[in-house]
Amino acid sequence: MTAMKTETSDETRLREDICRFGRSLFERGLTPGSSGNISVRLDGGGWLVTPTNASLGFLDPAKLSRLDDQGRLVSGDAPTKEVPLHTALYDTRGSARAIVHLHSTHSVALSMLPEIDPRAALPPMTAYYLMKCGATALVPYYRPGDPAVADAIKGLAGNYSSVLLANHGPVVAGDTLEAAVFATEELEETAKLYLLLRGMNPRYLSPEQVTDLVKVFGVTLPEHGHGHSHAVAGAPKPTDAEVEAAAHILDEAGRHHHWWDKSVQPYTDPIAKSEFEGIVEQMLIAASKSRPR
Ligand SMILES: O=C(CO)COP(=O)(O)O
Repeated sequence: MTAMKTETSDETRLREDICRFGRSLFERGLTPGSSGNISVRLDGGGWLVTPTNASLGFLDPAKLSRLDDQGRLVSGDAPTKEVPLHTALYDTRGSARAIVHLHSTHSVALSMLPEIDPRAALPPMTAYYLMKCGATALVPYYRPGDPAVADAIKGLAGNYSSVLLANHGPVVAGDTLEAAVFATEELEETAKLYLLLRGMNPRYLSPEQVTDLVKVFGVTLPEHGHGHSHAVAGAPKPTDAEVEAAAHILDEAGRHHHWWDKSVQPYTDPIAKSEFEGIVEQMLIAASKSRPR
């Protein structure tokens, strides 16, 4: 067997896996019509991705889009319009080998709720949610295929493998295609649980139970995930009023100097506000940490 042959059979298997998982997701109603897309990185460089306007239920292995390292189409049908979204997640999550994006109902519904914390879109409801997804970030709305979503993904600095696109759907990265699919399913089921229990004052996992899962299963949580915002050792957390006052200054200065373009949501938008304040909070914690004691 030559190395060349092994690569080819890997690619054949991955093509079949994409179609098999796609059909399974579609048949269970997890992404309707021609929504959703899947990509997998190839060991020999480049990646495979589902074509644009294709139903995940009826993919043809031979027609999947084969892209090179630079994202140029090498063979197959024209790729999904969400290539910039997938690229941004691969670029920021070095270990990611596969990405799944769906328009799954409960996750989409969750993304529109006003109380959602953009740095932990779901509370720690179940062990499997934590083990498969860690924490989920929410990014503001961008129209499908808008390359500007890449900046929002890059702003998460690779800290999240699962991300909700507001009014759109989940996008989840995994070390394997199977891992990315399973995590996306776990996210969808947890969003469903959240909606079922909304307003019922359910008991979530306690910080001790979360810590236990982190220890036993090696779950990685971003600094702010699930009440772990105190994880910045030795630095007092600024108050909400301090964060808001500082955020106002930065927002005004940024707009005055045109640091961000006009399409950036105003600071007062609920999602953008929380995201913006998260950054400002980090700045204040960093400033406080560097103060001589
Ligand atoms: O899910 C989708 C857009 O977000 C589907 O787009 P594509 O048909 O281009 O893959």
